[in-house]
Amino acid sequence: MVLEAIKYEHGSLQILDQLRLPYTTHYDTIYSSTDAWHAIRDMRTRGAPAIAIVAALSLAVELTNTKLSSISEEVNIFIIEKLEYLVTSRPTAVNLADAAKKLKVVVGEAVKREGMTGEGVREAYGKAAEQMLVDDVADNEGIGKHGAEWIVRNAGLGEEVSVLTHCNTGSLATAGYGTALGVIRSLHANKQLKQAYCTETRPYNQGSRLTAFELVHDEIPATLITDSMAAALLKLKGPSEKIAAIIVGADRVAANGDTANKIGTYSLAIIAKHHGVKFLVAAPRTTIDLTTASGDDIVIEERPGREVSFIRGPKYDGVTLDRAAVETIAIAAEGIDIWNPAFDVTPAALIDGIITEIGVAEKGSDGKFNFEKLFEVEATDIKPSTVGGL
Ligand SMILES: CSC[C@H]1O[C@H](OP(=O)(O)O)[C@H](O)[C@@H]1O
Repeated sequence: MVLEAIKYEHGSLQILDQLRLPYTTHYDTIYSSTDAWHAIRDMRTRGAPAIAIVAALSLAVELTNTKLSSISEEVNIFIIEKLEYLVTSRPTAVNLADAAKKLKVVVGEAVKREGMTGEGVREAYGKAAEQMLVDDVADNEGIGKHGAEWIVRNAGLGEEVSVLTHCNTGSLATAGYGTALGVIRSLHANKQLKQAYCTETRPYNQGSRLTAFELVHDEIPATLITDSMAAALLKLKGPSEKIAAIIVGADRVAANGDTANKIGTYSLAIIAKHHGVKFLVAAPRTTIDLTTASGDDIVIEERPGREVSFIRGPKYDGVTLDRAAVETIAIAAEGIDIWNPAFDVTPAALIDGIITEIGVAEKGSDGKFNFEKLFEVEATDIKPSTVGGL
């Protein structure tokens, strides 16, 4: 079975409800942008690239099932308003805002064409939204290729390495294959992976519920650790396990390389630096936001405290799981105040490379990332896997 977080056909969109994974596979049908907004906010679908794609496709479905004006400008205005609404579902990940901006340009250009009708604008939007699904998988395969090559070449640990990853950045966070988890898939496919370590990623447990699910599904050698074990893992098992890198995804990479990602990423970057292990961010260029100067300018989403103080799962009697009996239990003292930022920001100084679909961006001799060149070329133009000095 191929892991599909997003199932789309013209006029029909289904998302894999990730709050029920790994114990239950259930697809929610998305009929409108409102359905998508709530699915994204609830985190039934999550992951920066997947959020953008589900949002875009939800509007394509809504437009197909809505009686639209024949006047192109009126459809254009309808689309713009819906995209601006969808962007409010989660503020930190830039992919959604980036997709909305690009889709607005597509429909804006369509409206200007001679004799364009409302239906023509809808078709132009739908075609562009559907292309995002295809492009994302191709991007992730490029990320996997370049990331695997870079790690083996730069880690100095020979042809077989281990890596640690955080949160979920696989097929469940994208249209398929994954970003950081895509690098792990490529290492495994190349027979260059000794062991993949994944953190549980409190409080939503994207690691223990989703990444572990993907790694087991793909039969990739993997070990789950709690977030608090990461430093001990590198200290006690780093050399013997040939842990070459910590690879994470990203929700927004600022123009200077500061990176917003799942809470706990910053701690891992500090641990990597202390132990001389490479720290890599894997993200398509759509996650790099040149309009945000630095991490100080990134809005960090704060989520309800109940996501820390309660946990859900199937009932376990000590022998078997009762998947039909999902229970919620409290795991914190009543009345305690809770701080629950969904992301943190890792300074560029702690990042050794940003793995994109066209190559690995590294800091130049000035110690700074320069991403401008990343956007001057297309994937086919770059042959070497390192575009250092960008
Ligand atoms: C493919 S990178 C996905 C990125 O999104 C995750 O956040 P969330 O699960 O809250 O959507 C996490 O930060 C991942 O790195």
